Parts: sequence; C-alpha cells; structure tokens
Amino acid sequence: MQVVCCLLVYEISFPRNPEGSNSTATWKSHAFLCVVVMAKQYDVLFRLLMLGDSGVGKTCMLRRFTESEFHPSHISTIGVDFKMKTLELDGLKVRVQIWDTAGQERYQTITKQYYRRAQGIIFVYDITNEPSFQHLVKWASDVDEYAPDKVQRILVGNKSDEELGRQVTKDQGSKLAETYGMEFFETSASTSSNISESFTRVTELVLQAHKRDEDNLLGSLDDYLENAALEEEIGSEGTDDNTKNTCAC
Ligand SMILES: Nc1nc2c(ncn2[C@@H]2O[C@H](COP(=O)(O)OP(=O)(O)OP(=O)(O)O)[C@@H](O)[C@H]2O)c(=O)[nH]1
Repeated sequence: MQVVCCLLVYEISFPRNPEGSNSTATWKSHAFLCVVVMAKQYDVLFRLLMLGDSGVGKTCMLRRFTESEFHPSHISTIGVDFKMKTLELDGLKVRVQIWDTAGQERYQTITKQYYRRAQGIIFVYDITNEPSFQHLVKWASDVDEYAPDKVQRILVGNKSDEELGRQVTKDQGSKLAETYGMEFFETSASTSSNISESFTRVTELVLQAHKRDEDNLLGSLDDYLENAALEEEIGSEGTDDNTKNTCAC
C-alpha cells in the first residue's frame, strides 16, 4: 500500500531574554517534530465514461451503483456530472471516477471533450427503446474518433425490469456487443440487477489493461538496461586489450 509521509516540523520560539540565551523563564521549543503518516485512500485511479441516448438511464445506473438509490424521475443531465467509488480488486483499492454525460445532442460538443481522458466506456441503451439501440453505431464511432485507442468498453442494455415494453432482444444486444468485441450486460437501475457487475467488470478490464501497460513498460526498461550494460561491457573490453581489435593475419 502506498503511504504518504508528511513531515511537519514546527519550531515554536518564545521571546528570548536580553542575553539572547535560552533560560527557564524564556523557553524555546525546538523539537516539535510531527510526523503525520496518512494512508492513501486508494492505489490507482481510473476514469470511466457513460455514453448513450437521453433517457436510457445513465444517471439512474450511476446513482444506483454509488448511492444504492433509484429515482424514477428523469432530470436530464446538463453537460457532464461525475461520481466516485472505490472498489477492491486484485488486492488493490481502485478508485473510479465515473463521468455521466448528457445524452442530448446539444451537449455533444462539451461531452466529447471528456472522451480523451477516459480509460473505460460504458455504452448504454434502453431495451424498451429501439432507436437508442440503433444510435449506438454513432456513439461507437464518436468513441473511435475521440477516445484513446486502448480504451476498454462494455455494452449495457438498461431497464431489463421492463420486460413487457422490450423492443430489443437480449440476443440482438449480445450480437452487437460481439461485433464490437465488447462484453454485454442487461441491467436494471430500478431493481439493481447487474449494476454492480457491469461497473465492476469495466473497471477490471481497465485494471488489466493498466497492468499490461506497466509490464510492457518494465519490459522495455529491462531491455534498455540490459543493452546498456552489454554496450558498456563491449566498450570496456575494447579498451582493455587493444590487440583484440587488430587483425592477426
Ligand atoms: N423501469 C426502469 N426505469 C428506469 C431505469 N433506469 C432509469 N429509468 C428511468 O428512465 C428515465 C431516465 O433516466 P436517467 O437516468 O435520467 O436517464 P439518462 O440516460 O441519464 O438521461 P440524460 O441525462 O438525459 O442523458 C427516468 O425516468 C428513470 O426513472 C430502469 O432500470 N428501469
């Protein structure tokens, strides 16, 4: 676990006597050393972004996940909003900052500015609203254009509790996810079904990608150090014995 050590040194001086020396009457405290050891609240921080048409239930999903609450009213998100949550994954405290974007077209200029820094994307459609499913093509192409290449994605069909109003079959959702190479979940912010599972899964995917990046980085650092050591060795061999570089024939 990472630990932040914060060293605070206080020197409290009271007025000196005329001779300028310390006395019992005038006292000075030097050794007021305060070491504050604060445990960091998390090991790693990731940014996730929720995308999808207005009304599919992004805000409700997020509130269900972070606050275990469900509000049936629809108050459209203006621009973007975010909530935080800490998960325990692979023995790590993973803090997720989840950005809830407005689905309305008029906010797209603002919301697109958040794609660039996302490490995970949750595409959401409403299983009772076919157009929201068809519009995923557009959401996905925006992500291709504005988000980093290695961003991790999942597909979510929300409002699974509304079976009677269903317009998009589970099979359709699953096939689309397969086409895009994403994992698929049907969720309900209302009943809480699969909410935690979907947010946790996308975070796991981001964590795995993050670990791969770290391994690659360490791998290239190892290669670099090995090559540097080799070059140094060859260089020193050349200077030790000049005859080595001389043709014997
Ligand atoms: N039955 C049911 N209704 C839901 C569910 N999730 C959200 N809703 C309802 O759908 C409506 C829209 O939900 P929001 O979460 O505000 O939708 P949004 O995607 O954030 O909308 P924008 O902020 O406009 O992009 C609200 O009336 C919710 O109560 C769900 O799982 N089941």
